[in-house]
Amino acid sequence: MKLEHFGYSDKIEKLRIQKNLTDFEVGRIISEHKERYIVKTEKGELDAEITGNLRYTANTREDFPAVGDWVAISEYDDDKVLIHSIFPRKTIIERHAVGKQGEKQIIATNIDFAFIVQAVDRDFNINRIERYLTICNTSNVKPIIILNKIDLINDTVLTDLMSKVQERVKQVPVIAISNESQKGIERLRKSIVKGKTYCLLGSSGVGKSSLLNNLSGKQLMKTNEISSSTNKGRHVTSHRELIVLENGGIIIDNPGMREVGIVNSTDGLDITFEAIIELSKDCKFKDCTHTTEVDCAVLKSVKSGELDKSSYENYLKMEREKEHFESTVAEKRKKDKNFGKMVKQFKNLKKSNRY
Ligand SMILES: Nc1nc2c(ncn2[C@@H]2O[C@H](COP(=O)(O)OP(=O)(O)OP(=O)(O)O)[C@@H](O)[C@H]2O)c(=O)[nH]1
Ligand SMILES: [Zn+2]
Repeated sequence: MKLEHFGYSDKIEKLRIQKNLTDFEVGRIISEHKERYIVKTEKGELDAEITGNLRYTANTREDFPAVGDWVAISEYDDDKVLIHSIFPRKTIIERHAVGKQGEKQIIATNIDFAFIVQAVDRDFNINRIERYLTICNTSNVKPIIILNKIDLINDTVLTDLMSKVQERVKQVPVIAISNESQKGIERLRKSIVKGKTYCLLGSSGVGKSSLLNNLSGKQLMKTNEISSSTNKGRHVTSHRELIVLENGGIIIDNPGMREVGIVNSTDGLDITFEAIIELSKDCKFKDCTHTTEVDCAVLKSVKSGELDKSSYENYLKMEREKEHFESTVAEKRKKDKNFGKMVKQFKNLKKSNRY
């Protein structure tokens, strides 16, 4: 398989030349587990580790390779390679690191499009769509909304749901599908662009795995099935988190992808809730929080029914979450800075032989 088949492009080749990486071979990270990587190259899928230098110069977790990354590699043994450097990333999807206040964790990189999957039955919730949209807008990933399980509802209900979504979410394509009846699947398949990388976002049970199996024509193992089988000590090498479809599209599906949910950027919110941002220009106070202020254009618009009330409430909720996240990040930076100072002082002491 050629590099192009799993997403390589002229732009990435230019980066390779710019960064003086032409002496190395190129691969794409397709799986990561505790700093053991699998890299897809033209020769096949190879086990990989990072060089000591890359580890030594890494300041944060973001400096380590992630699924989706293009990397400069060299072979050191049969089927084993060393990762020397990571190519600059086009897009990054990240989230709050679990159990680590204020730290981010990269879920996947270099994703072009995200399928925001929602089932039309119990899961249907436009607030949640807006949440995933904000993640896409934060990461510069283009969103496509997928309404799944349409076999469970009739056409009138579907038309109603579609218009509800489009009323609140403008300029994002919406595709209705069913993995059961196969309705809409062909249309979705045709919309997938060769050489572009996709990911699946959505709650548990909406049908992401079913869709992936459907699109790939294969029964791929579920990530949770894999972790339970490795627990039993079975050797699992067949699982890949980056899948190349027959029509040339590439899909990243890894365990972390399924836990993405926290909003952490102003830009992302501003794009998702563009209408609110536009209105806020007419608020009396520049720092209006649109909650209790007089002459607040946003509140006025909610009152008149022009602005959807649930969309407004969803915006406030995510805004609060974002603020909380930012304050924990700021706190952490302060702590790190203090720690850095301490290390420096210690090193100086050592140098002057006083330690
Ligand atoms: N009726 C109907 N059921 C579906 C459809 N697609 C998936 N399902 C069912 O919904 C359930 C959940 O589907 P999965 O594909 O496992 O959902 P998932 O999003 O991968 O879930 P997680 O792995 O927990 O993230 C399964 O029982 C599927 O058979 C559909 O189009 N119609
Ligand atoms: Zn206001």
